[in-house]
Amino acid sequence: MDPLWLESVLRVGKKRYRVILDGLHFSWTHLDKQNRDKKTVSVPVSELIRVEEGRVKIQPQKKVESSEHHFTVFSVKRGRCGGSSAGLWTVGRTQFSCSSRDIRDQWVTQLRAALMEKSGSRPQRLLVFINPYGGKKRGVQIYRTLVSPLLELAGISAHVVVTERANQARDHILKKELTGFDGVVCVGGDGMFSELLHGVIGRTQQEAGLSEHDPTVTLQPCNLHIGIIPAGSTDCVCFATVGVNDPITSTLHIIIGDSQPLDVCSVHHLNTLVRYSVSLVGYGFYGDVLAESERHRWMGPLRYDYSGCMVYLSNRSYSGTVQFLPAVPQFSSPRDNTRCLSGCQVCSESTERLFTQSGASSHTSSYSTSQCSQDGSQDGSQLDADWVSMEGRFRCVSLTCMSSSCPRSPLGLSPAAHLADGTGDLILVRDADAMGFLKYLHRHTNAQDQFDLPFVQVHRVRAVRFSLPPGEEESEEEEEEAEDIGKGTEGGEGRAEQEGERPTRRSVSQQHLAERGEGRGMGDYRKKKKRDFLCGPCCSRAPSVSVWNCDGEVLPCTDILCRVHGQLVRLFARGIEDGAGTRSCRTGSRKCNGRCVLHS
Ligand SMILES: Nc1ncnc2c1ncn2[C@@H]1O[C@H](COP(=O)(O)OP(=O)(O)OP(=O)(O)O)[C@@H](O)[C@H]1O
Repeated sequence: MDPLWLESVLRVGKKRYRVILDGLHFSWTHLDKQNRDKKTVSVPVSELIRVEEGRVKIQPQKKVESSEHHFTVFSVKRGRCGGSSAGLWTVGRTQFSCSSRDIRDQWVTQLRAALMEKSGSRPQRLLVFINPYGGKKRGVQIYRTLVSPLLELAGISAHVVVTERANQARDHILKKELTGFDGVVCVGGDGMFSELLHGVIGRTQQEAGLSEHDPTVTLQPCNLHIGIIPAGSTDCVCFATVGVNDPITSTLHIIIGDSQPLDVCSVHHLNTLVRYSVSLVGYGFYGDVLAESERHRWMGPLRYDYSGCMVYLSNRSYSGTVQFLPAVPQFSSPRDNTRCLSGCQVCSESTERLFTQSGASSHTSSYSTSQCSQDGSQDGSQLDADWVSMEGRFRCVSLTCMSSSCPRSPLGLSPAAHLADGTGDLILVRDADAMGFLKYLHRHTNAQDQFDLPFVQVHRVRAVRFSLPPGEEESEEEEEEAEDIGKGTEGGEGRAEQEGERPTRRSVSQQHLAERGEGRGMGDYRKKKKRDFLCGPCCSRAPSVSVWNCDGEVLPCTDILCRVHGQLVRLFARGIEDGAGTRSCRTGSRKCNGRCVLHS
């Protein structure tokens, strides 16, 4: 028999339960007067949080009522599948009453032993960065009232840094001692997550002696996990990896040490790393909306709707050449109607493939001809894979490494994209009439297939290059204007940081490059820096060049090379659970897979 096996009849309140601990689950089944089984509650051992002697309460304050016959179990409790709380996790607290102290002690010892077995995969010490200005400026309050008490309950210690400037979290991770930390956590939005992402990847490559700028290098996967406590105005990465934006749910994923690998796209310009992205690298519509929204920050979150309308009305399309390296079609396709859910088979099968050969060499051959091998591994030294080239006018060119689902678009930009299969989905929306493009945009908000339109193409890819057509350059007038702006901007930016003001997304991106001493490509950016993207629907002279939106940052260059790095980082998450959305889940349902805590 399993050494952790234990079975007794105990009481919860006045009712009798058959309580069983086996190697994998702790469950209790209500017994009726004839000892027949009624309702069962089953908690995976991996989702137990704490076991205490006596009757314990933690809310509103911790209160322990010592009793020789009682013990209290804290565990993850899921919201009902299909209900309004689907996908949300809370802390379940159950007080068991035993017939003797011996039995109580036996239960406490066995449950704690079961918890100890899981402790190796759980964090003990975390480094937490709180952006006090993110979203509704409630980061500090969210941490103090919702996150910290749960970490304390789980016995996790945290070193907390409330940031005083942009990029402080990134710099801290890049430069300070991190020994003893099992993970870094941000309390903020996608911008804060991006800081942690750049810090963790940069630090790992520094330690491995690899150059992040060289697009041919196979980057070292990062061991330090990243946790996201959503507290921003955009929390897309959290939503796409957890399924909900809820600080308690995210904290519980951290506590139980969930681990979700994530593909990351590196964006390069002239052999210089510009940024990393996990969700959207978008040119045309999405770039214009971001650039426009930056000019209207004073509107708050409303600026995105306003800018979206204005950019749509301006009816723009842009010329360019898109080249891409297709992924292996046998493994998956962006139109195979699958969803990347928790425990995704495509992603787990990719793990072996991605890392089989990548360890052998940290360099690929020339990226101009080859990047990744055709079998999907990340080492591309064996084969000159073929780039596919497409030219024309595009409403938008988007590359996403995940579905990029969010509350407004529950299935996301590319519903069948995977979090960790080493590929991205390239979506090309050709020039279409205004009604057609509106139909495309609207389909993101419902279950209709946005790719089933004649002017839309989607490709599963490993790398993408974009270049402007020859001669498609900005006018001298714009360049002169840009140089003035370039001079003025640098001073302005410095001031914003010194005074602790919140810099715009653009300034953070420019600073990121500048701090790395990468002058190349900056000219481009300055040219575009303050161009008015929109002067109204009746605009007489539309710009011929758009900008790239990279996870909410305007990029400082137009010609770029993007490479997808499979499973480069790990998050404290597990992907979206099946049934967490709209589907209802009943006892014994195969969809449920025994993961629901409350079987009815
Ligand atoms: N103390 C600080 N002062 C100013 N800026 C900061 C500070 N801490 C972090 N930042 C920057 O603020 C930016 C936005 O932060 P975050 O993503 O947490 O909030 P958000 O509300 O989602 O952002 P946005 O309104 O831009 O969508 C980040 O890019 C980060 O670099």
